[in-house]
Amino acid sequence: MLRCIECGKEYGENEVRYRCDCGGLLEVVIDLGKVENVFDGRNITLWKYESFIPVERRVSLNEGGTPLYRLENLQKELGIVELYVKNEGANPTGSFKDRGMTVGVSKALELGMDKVICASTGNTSASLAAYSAKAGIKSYVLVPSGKIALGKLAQAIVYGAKVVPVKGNFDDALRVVVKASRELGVYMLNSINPFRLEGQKTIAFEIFDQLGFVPDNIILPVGNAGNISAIWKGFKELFQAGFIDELPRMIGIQAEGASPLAKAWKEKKEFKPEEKPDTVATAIRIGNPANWRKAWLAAEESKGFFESVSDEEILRAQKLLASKEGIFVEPASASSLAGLVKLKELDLINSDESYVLITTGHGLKDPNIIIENFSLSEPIEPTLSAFKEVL
Ligand SMILES: Cc1ncc(COP(=O)(O)O)c(C=O)c1O
Ligand SMILES: N[C@@H](CCOP(=O)(O)O)C(=O)O
Repeated sequence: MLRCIECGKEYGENEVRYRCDCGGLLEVVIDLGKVENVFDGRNITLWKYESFIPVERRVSLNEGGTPLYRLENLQKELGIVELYVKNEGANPTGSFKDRGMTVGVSKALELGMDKVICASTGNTSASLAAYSAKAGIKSYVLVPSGKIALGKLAQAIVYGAKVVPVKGNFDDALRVVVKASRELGVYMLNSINPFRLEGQKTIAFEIFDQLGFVPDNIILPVGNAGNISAIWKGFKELFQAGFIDELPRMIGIQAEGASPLAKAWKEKKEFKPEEKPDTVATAIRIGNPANWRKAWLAAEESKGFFESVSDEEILRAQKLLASKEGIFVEPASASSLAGLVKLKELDLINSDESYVLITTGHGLKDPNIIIENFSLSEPIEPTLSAFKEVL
């Protein structure tokens, strides 16, 4: 069953619908009497948690089962007792979106849809294109012209999506996609589709399964605000099913130039979209997060909060994670570490608690950002003596 988070109105799961008649976001209600306690720390993949996932079909590229690393070096450097990264860049197309798409595209097939669509800053399009290819259906992706990392564009193209650049930002593209899905009968797979979040909530299941306990804090980047909502839903389901007896604090990090949630939260004001979002972290260059209400509730219910970080802080954190821990993530992903560093400097966190950072996308998707800020030395003669000179 689908239920509106605002008015509680219910709809059938086999109705193609993304919002309630009242305009509220919908969520899938899981029968928690039927879920299985499979949390034994072994053989972790997304579909291990199938009893929590509301689809029968399965279009899969073996998503999930991503590594959870203890950041031994950064723990020492930052003075934090227990610090981990859940590296979602290890998914088949290099981002957490694959969790949403394995479920979303499976649902599309169940509903008999043969065309799917999304607006995207890059990762959603790459993932939708790959899963549609696997399912044998047509995908259409609308991307902000000139503002998508090259690796992601290449992915969408090679998997066979119809890629349409839009003169505008992600929010403009999403507006077109919402209308197109309604008027052209194409299934929309952005994260306002509640089935997307059913896949993404498995990040919570894996963290619990891998650690064997619930961490005190989850820190993650926030763009369209689906992932923070999904992970919080996952933890709540574990709690309501009686598998855990504690819940983490959800801390959402936005880029300063695209931070409507962090602004509203910190200034204690009404949420207001950012008209001209801008940041080096193109994946989260989003001014009007479609899931902002779910994300707000996640922060409120979990006693978490939102913070923002500058582009400089993001790029510094990207380098720090790569050079100290050997983990290369794209800029948007690095905002979780940038957020932790900032909160630590501001003395706003408890260093004795446990922290899991979610890194959402692989660094190789956006290599330009690194290359542009680095100059290679002149080539040397192919001799040992020339090499010794540059050492
Ligand atoms: C790499 C990356 N990180 C973070 C985000 C933000 O996730 P969400 O839109 O679910 O808030 C996105 C997409 O928006 C992304 O592509
Ligand atoms: N970063 C996203 C933006 C769209 O988010 P979605 O979760 O609503 O699809 C992207 O990769 O396009």
